[in-house]
Amino acid sequence: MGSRRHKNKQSAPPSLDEFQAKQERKAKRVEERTKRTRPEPTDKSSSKKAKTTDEKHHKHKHDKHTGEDGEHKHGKHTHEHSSKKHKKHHKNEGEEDHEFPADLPEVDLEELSKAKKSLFDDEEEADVDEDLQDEFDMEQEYENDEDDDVQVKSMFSDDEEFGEDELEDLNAANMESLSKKLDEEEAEEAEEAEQELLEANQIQPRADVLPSKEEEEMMGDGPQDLTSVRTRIIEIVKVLEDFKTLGAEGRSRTEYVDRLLKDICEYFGYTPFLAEKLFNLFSPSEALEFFEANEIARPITIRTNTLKTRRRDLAQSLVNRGVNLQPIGNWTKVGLQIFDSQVPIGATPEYLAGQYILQAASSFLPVIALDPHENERILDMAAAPGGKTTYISAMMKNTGCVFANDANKNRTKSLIANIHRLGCTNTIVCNYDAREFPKVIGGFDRILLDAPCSGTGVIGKDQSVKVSRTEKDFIQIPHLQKQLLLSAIDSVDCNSKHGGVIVYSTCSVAVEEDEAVVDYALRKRPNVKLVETGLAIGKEGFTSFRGKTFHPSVKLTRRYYPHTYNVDGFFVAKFQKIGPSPHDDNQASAKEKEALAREEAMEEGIIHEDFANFDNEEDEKYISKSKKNSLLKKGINPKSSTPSKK
Ligand SMILES: C[S@@+](CC[C@H](N)C(=O)[O-])C[C@H]1O[C@@H](n2cnc3c(N)ncnc32)[C@H](O)[C@@H]1O
Repeated sequence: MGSRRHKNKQSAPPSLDEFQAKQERKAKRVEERTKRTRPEPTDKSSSKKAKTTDEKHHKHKHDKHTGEDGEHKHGKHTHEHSSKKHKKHHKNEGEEDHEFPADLPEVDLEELSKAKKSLFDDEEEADVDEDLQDEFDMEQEYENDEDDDVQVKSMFSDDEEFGEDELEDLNAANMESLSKKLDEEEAEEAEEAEQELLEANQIQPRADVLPSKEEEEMMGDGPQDLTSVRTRIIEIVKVLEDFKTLGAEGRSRTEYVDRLLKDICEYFGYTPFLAEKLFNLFSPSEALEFFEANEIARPITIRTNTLKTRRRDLAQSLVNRGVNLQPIGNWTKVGLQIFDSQVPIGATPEYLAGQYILQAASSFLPVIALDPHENERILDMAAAPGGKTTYISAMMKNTGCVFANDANKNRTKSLIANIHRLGCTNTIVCNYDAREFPKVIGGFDRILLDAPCSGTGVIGKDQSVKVSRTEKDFIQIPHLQKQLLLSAIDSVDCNSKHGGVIVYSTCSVAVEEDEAVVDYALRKRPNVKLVETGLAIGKEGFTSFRGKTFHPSVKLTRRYYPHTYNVDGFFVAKFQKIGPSPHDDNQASAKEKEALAREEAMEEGIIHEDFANFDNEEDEKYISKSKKNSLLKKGINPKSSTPSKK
């Protein structure tokens, strides 16, 4: 999808640890720069001077952006353009630091993953887990001249119990070339930082970055020059970060925000609705980092299946096949990040033997929070295609029982396939609308609800989210999520010896699907409380958001963003059931629950009469297609309605 995925040799993306260390170093530099270069409130003469220097800077940027042939790249599809832009002006890492005024937010996430060549050709991709296959089209230039065996031994200790320092050492020892590369990058960065400081001392920000009325009118006529759009985005962000000092006289903050949102839509390809929704989650500069991070797929990661092998042994086998890898970070003992591979990662003998699963790093998090124990009875309410189910099963060492449920029968096929391949023998697959629980069965020790969601956390892997999500989705999806979460709570045994735990997760960053759902459950079920997730990484959940206040304990939930942890956007909440409730015996069916929830939501004004009304005409198309298919399957010719001859 998009030119980001074009094959393009680039250097290796950093691991989470390297990424975070780098982010910290940069944050420090920015802080120092801000201290040194914060401009005095602009008087007329200074703003004029600022304009002149900034124009110079613009020219510098312009020249770079136009590329060697000096041509602008015009066009409608912004994603493609942004990708082109990435390739053009990032010949080496950190180059963009010179591109923007020095005290701008540092948007350098592309240096993380860079554009990569597919590890899989199209056919091979078909074999990869259904919901993960998009992720694995990368290539990194990563040299390893060390002996493979030595390298793996140095990476993995016998018992895999890494201390923080040890892991750092191990990572450093991983590949000599990587550390050499990082040293070089660091030196380069230091040089850039110097350069930035020099520039920061020369370049004063320009206050009047908004287009005039005439310019606005002209802009409406056709596609814009994306280089200028990008420049303006950065300048507006800069103004918004220090509006008092940098806002032009007579211009309101709203005018800047409105223009910025339009530019974000133009440049990154979001609908205005979604751009605003996502923008509101962050400060302007962080929002820009988030949008930038969504232009890049996250690194390829795999999870060792400890039912079949140890991470060290798996790593050794893969290295022997020409795979460059290293541990993901010190928060997981089973994850490996793949930098480069001479073989398709989704079709190695180790893969086929079930020694690992291709799984996004963020997907490990809810299972770690769930903390399954041996011999427990656990329900994975929305399980397909089974990345988390199989992890739960492995953590339980194939003891106890995991109920892997999914409402979509078709998706249970990939769930079953993964369960078989990974050798999970303690698992039962079922196909219910999860709102049927606990009517189907209750009294679980732990429940994972990895809820269906809008996918705003995984835009890097599914760019269609940028344009497909509407306001209605952020009403309908939470409506279902709330019912599912109440069913999960009602299906857990509060007297479970070690458990009584419910973990709720989504791959969405929208507050409506995350904190608001959790807060709703806390209000409806006073017999649960939020507890620490036990996760080593993650940002606190919001306790208030745009006028809405949530229970203070909601800050125990954890948020993940692509720009902060280089993982998919994700949300994790962990509940402890502290007492029984009448709901535990809830024998209501999914339909009855839906009717009740609908009534309640209508009373509260959340939904209206037209909520989830189906378009009969459109439905008709699908119904008749499905009837035809069913007749064909039975050997009946749908046209003649008579059995066809075999
Ligand atoms: C985010 S995916 C789950 C991913 C899975 N946990 C994994 O790690 O591989 C959400 C799943 O919820 C399922 N789903 C949607 N509505 C459901 C419902 N009412 N009851 C149960 N499952 C549902 C979808 O079919 C989809 O497979």
